[in-house]
Order: sequence, then C-alpha cells, then structure tokens
Amino acid sequence: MNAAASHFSVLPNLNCQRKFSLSCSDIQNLNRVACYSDCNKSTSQASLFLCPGSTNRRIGSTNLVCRVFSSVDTSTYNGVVLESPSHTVEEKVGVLLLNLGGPETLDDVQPFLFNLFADPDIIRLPRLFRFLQRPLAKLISTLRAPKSKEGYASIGGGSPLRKITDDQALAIKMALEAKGLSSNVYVGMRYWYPFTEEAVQQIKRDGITRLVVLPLYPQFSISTTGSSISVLEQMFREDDYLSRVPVSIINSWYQRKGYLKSMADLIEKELQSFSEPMEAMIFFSAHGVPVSYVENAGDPYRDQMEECIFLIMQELKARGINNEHTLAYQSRVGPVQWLKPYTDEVLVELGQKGVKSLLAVPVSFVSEHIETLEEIDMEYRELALESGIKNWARVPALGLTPSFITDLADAVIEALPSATAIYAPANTSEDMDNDPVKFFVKMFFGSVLAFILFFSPKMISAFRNHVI
Ligand SMILES: C=CC1=C(C)c2cc3[nH]c(cc4nc(cc5[nH]c(cc1n2)c(C)c5CCC(=O)O)C(CCC(=O)O)=C4C)c(C)c3C=C
Ligand SMILES: [Fe+2]
Repeated sequence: MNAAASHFSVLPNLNCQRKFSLSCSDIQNLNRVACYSDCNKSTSQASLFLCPGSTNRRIGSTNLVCRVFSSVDTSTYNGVVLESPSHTVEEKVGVLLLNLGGPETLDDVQPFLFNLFADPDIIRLPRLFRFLQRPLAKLISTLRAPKSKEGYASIGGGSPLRKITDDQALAIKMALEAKGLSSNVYVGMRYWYPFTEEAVQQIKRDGITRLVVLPLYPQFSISTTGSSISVLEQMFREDDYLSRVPVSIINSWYQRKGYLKSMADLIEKELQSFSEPMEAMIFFSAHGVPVSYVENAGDPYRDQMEECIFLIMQELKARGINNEHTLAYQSRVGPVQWLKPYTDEVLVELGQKGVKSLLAVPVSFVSEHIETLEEIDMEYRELALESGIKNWARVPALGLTPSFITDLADAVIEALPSATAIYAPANTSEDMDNDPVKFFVKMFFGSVLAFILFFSPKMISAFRNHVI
C-alpha cells in the first residue's frame, strides 16, 4: 500500500470477538490487502481480498466487488455485502476530500482570514495566551485583509479553489465508479464553504457506513492535514453515530507512483516550452511553514517535501531528464522564521549567478490558487525577470490530470479496507480554566504581554505583508 493511511485507536466497546475469514469472488485477480473489520483491532482482525481486476468490470452499487464470508456473520464495504444468516446489509462508502478553502468574493476575504488565524494549528499560541486566539485572529485578519484582497482582486475577485475541488470530487467519484466502487464523494474545507463540519453532517445524513478521508495535500503538515483531522476527530468523537463509522485517513500520498509520474509528466511537458529545455533549472516552490513547526512541534512537512522532490527528480532522471533543480519555500506570513530558503531570495540569487531559464513547479498543492496564480505567476515572475532570468515558465497544478485522479481513486480503494472507528480521548488538560484565581492571573498577564507583543509596529507590518 502506498498511501500512508492512519488509524485512530478503535472503539473499545465493540464486542466482536470473531476472527473473520474472507474471500473474493474474482479469485484469479486476487490482491491481498490487510484489513481490519469494524471490530476491535485488538480482538478481531480480518483479511480482505480486493479484486483489482474489477477495474474492467462495471459494477453498480448493488453488485459485488467481493463477498465476505464468515461462519456466522460478516462485515463488508460498499459493493461488498454484509451477510448473516438472517439479513444482508450493503455498506455505503463515503470519500471525504479535505482542502483549505478560499474566499469566493472580496467581501469573504476578511472573514476567511479570521477563520484561518483563529485556528490554533495556524497560530500556535502558548497555553497562557490561548484565550487570545480569537481577538488576535480578528486583529490579524483585519490587518492582512487589504493585502490579501489585492491578491484575490488580481486573480478575478476570488479563489478558484471551491470550483476546482468540486470538479476533482466528481472526477474521483467517476474514477471510483469505473473501478467498480460506488461512493459518495464529499468536499470539506477548513476555512471556507463548504466547511468540513457541513460535509460531516451530510455524511451522517446520507448514512455513510465506511469513510475514506483524503486530504488534497500531498505532504502532511500540522497546519493543513493535521488541522483538518483535528476538526474531524472532535466531531467523530462527540457523535454517537459517527464514532462508530470505520474511517481510514490517508495522511500523505506524495510517495505514490501515480502522483510522482503525473508530476514528472507535467514537468517534462513544460520543459519543452524552452528553446533549450536542458538548460532550464527546475525550481520547486513549496508553501512554507514556520520553522518551529518542524523543529519544535515535529511537523514532518519539510522531510516529506524534500523526499517528494527527490522522488520526482528520480522519476525525471529515469526518463533521461537531468536538469538542475532546487527547492525553496514561499508565502510566509507574520514575524517568525519560516522554512528556508525563501523563494523570493533564491530567485534573486539565481539571477545574480547567471541562471537564464527557470521552470517554476508548485509542489505543495494540487489546484491552482492565489499562490500559484498571483504569487508565482505575477510577483515571482516579475522578480525573476528583474533579477536577470530571461526565460520563465510555470508547471500547472495537477487539477484534473487523468493519471493523477486515477491514482487518487486507487489510494481510496487501497485505504478502504483498513478503516477503523475513530476514537480519540477527550482533552482533559484544561483544568487551569476551572480555577478562577489561576484563570484571572492568566488573563491579566496574558493580556499585558499580548498587548506589548502584538501592537508593536514590527508585528503589525509583518502581518500586513508576505515579507517581513
Ligand atoms: C501545503 C499547503 C499550505 C500550507 C502548509 C499552509 C500553511 C500556512 N498558511 C498560512 C497563511 C495563509 N495561507 C493562505 C492561503 C493559502 N494557503 C494555502 C496552502 C497552505 N498553507 C493555500 C492553497 C492558500 C490559498 C487559498 C486560496 O484562497 O486560493 C492565506 C491567505 C492568502 C494570503 O493572504 O496570503 C494565508 C494568510 C499560514 C500562517 C500557514 C502555516 C502556519
Ligand atoms: Fe497558507
């Protein structure tokens, strides 16, 4: 399995003790994958046989992909029938695509930014300051909104993310259908409509019985996939129905062959736009995160990004493409250090070093958005040309690239059998908030410190601009 699927600890109160024995009707094309049934992982593990050969068989939701047998009863997933001597139940598979979301109009920009900065995974305040999260988000979103609005105005007045993600959802649904898996595909955005919370409510209303969560970020970061999973975890933990739905979360998928090949295809194609393709430097530009995420909070984002670039280059080398390449990080916000090197600084250096042709490759995201359409295509292009780079091109985001969509569909199918119920223990560490004296002291010192910190001119200008 390529997808790094993660499972939360499973519900301890499911009382299935049986060991399942599962088999597949399409015995010639067996591809054995590990699977846990919705029973407690520690007491009951099931093996499931998927039929990859089913790609060529159109199977509607009422048909079987595999049949699952056990001595008394069985559990299955969509297209897989649950059998018992007394009844037959079909599972309903859901796929939840997670994404960031973006403002659809200029009026949405400030409230969108508020949602973003109110996320404790985006502005990570020490516990003492956490009660200031929302007032701070209000302040920062107000400071940043004018600069952000300019950006969104220059790309047509809003983010294209919703439309692109909806199109991707439909394409994945169709790709799954073509592989014999009928499913409902949902879009859940972290900071704008349709919010993750709405998608989850719909999942519940639709009676989904098995869910794959697919974040549309190839690499994991606390600030993106991690943040969305926190929302899910909370919702699933608090809801009786949802807490029993088997869920499989694909944490990251940058290592998947289909993704790497699709990226290499786009790069190979775009290199042909240069008069001397072999001379162009391949410039990977990833969205940055503050250094503290990686160095203090254990965010695997930088490691995964570096490995991802290595793997894409390996694929290109296997095709005889040996261009020079480099990786830099873009889009920093605020007064702290972000992952280096910074895209804008590297562009200037490369120009000074005499690099003449450059192919920009956005690598942390799979749709066009403000940071490809405005930051790369306008700001960085202009900076590169001013710095002496003569030939500039940019690889498009993967979007609806068929090989990419097919690969995501495969990732879903591979993740499906390992779904287990989400159970995360409630956070009980807020005992300080129950003590009124401690709470008052915390509020007082927190407010004084915050006032000094956040109203300094340096801080204000840092949030107004990308570059400090
Ligand atoms: C992998 C992708 C992303 C990471 C990591 C990430 C971290 C991160 N972002 C901010 C602050 C902002 N991000 C903004 C927009 C934005 N961010 C991503 C992706 C990642 N962010 C995307 C795809 C978008 C664009 C969405 C769209 O509207 O099309 C913005 C708003 C735009 C702006 O004002 O520049 C902010 C602000 C932080 C602080 C952070 C990590 C801590
Ligand atoms: Fe961002």
